[in-house]
Amino acid sequence: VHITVRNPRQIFIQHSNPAQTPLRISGAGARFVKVASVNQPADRLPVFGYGFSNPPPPLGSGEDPATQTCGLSPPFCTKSKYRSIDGSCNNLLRPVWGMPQTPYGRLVPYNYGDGVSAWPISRSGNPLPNPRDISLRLFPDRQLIDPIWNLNAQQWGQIITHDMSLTAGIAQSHADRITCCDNNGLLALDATTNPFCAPILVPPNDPVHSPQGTQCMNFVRTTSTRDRGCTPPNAPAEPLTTVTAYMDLSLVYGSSAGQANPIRAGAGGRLLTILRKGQEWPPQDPNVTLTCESAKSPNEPCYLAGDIRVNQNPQLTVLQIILLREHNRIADTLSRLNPHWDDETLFQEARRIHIAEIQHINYYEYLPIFLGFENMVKNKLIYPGAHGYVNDYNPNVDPTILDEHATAAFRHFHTLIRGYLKLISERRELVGAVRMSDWFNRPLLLEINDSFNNLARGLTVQEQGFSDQFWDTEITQFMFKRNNTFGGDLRATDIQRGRDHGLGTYAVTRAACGLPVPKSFRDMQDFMSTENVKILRGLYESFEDVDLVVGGSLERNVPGAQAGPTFLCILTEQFYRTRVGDRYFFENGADRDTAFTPSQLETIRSGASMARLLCDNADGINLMQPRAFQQISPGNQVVSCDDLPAVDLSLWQDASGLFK
Ligand code: HEM
Ligand SMILES: [Ca+2]
Repeated sequence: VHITVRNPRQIFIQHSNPAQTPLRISGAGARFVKVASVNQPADRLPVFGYGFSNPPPPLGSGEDPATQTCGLSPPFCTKSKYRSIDGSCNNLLRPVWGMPQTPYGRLVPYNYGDGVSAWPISRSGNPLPNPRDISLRLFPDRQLIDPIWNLNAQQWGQIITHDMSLTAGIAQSHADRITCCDNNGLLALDATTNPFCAPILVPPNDPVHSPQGTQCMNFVRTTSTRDRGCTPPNAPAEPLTTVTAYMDLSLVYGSSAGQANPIRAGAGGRLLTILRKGQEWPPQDPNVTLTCESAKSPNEPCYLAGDIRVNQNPQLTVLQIILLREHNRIADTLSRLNPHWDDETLFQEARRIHIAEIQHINYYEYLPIFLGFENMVKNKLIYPGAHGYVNDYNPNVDPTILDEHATAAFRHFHTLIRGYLKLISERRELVGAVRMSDWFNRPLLLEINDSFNNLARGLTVQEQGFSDQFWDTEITQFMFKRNNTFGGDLRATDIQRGRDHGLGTYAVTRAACGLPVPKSFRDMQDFMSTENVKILRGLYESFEDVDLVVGGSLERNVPGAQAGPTFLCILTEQFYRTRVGDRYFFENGADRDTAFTPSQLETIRSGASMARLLCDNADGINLMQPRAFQQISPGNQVVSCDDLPAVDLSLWQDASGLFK
């Protein structure tokens, strides 16, 4: 089949057998065409009846969409043992796959109100319900806690997220059209002209929701291919992600040379650190006014790392520092084993081992908690008990982060957040607690007394929130509040962001997942509680208008997993692609030049763990429970760190001259 695109728009083509019927796409808009098919690949068995394959466009000349991306020139690839910093050339045939500054992937077509960039509207043409209103009614605060998993499980999820995607936001100065609040949460002048900033009236005597009687919401719109000037007038604006899609610790190393170079020490393969009170901390961010609250007192620490979100909340920063120190720990060990290696070799070898450890922890320790062990095995996301390589790399699988994943499904786990963070001593006693909203973008906390170690232990002792519709007010009333009484609402932001990205509705996305599609509000009771359906009915004009972000988060959890069927479908699909679409995935041994040796792979499998990571990189932690995403319990007691398995780095000693 040869399709010539004359009027470039996003075209979705479903065809029965992509393997036998090659598609050729050319013409002016070819590079904006994505090809989607809902075929079930032969080697993946559906669990919930879904399974997507996006057969990539054919490779070819300059018109080949796979080698082009809006505003970026296609890189020239040389085969390397090491990943590039920006993810380019991971896929040698489609070198831009997974790179920063490229559009998110999609499972379903854009759902913009005007077809190209405006926020969606209801089927009858009215504005959709106000996101803040939806948040207040459907996602209130009930402190229900998880009986098994600890806050570290929640917090590690944010680390994984920051490795995978980052929505580019338009500078505040360009966002006036959609800014409706001043810094005190009061309605600003332009609010009346913008239906999306409509105030929400809450009972005047309801001090929690609003002391002023009204609430409004600031919202910064996402940057898209349109803002870059490369989307034709009648093609949908594609939101951009700005970090590498691959699970490659871009949050530690950066997603571009410009980010990576300033954080390298330039010797010993190390990343830059600053020594204070005998401990290593990240370097200071020269742009402190942009990234930290400490802008007002510039002498406070404000860290620079591979990801600009590093300072966002204390526990995120704790884990970023753990990861920074782990890199240097590996580099130091390698340098002792191989004194003849130069800075670059030490850096790249340490980075490669570090990424492998984290991929192992993510897939074998973290993801089964949320995606379900059985689900992951059946869908070939993990191979428990495997010895030797798992050669499942597939160059036709696109690792690009799906918008449905980043803007809806994975954000569901904001529900796990706890507003007060416990400080825990080495004897596992409570020695204090901090309120999250006092410490957004203010990493100073970590360097006060023994807070770093106390917070790190707190992660492993405190329970995470239950995966449900209840959200902590620290993030729905007080997010980034600075010196103000009230702050932002993360749930309302998630909902508004879904519309900003033109996500397909809840019902349409269910259909794409091959799940039963509701034909009425009443039908939705099959997947969520009657009370929730009743509230949805009061908010939305039609069941067909319900946002994916909202409907997905209200579904009952699939047994063994911590999300409902729609989000589980999206998460499973994403993490399948993230694994199978990564030529450097740590278990892949198909290519001798990039593979670990069999014994190196075995030591990563047996030695890399969340517990070990904390033990090795927090100097105050000498005791840890073996399963560090799980609360301490009779079957998971703290033990001496020395008794926990470790990665044997001596297997990287260069006795054979293999390493150059
Ligand atoms: C500890 C607290 C956390 C805070 C304060 C927080 C806050 C935020 C904020 C402010 C955004 C950007 C919202 C926007 O403007 O669109 C965001 C995005 C996001 N968050 Fe969180 N978050 C936290 C934890 C988590 C966790 C635990 C997960 C998942 C396990 C998660 C997943 C995501 C995802 C997927 C995005 C979108 C990333 C992208 O831009 O592509 N977050 N979060
Ligand atoms: Ca990445």
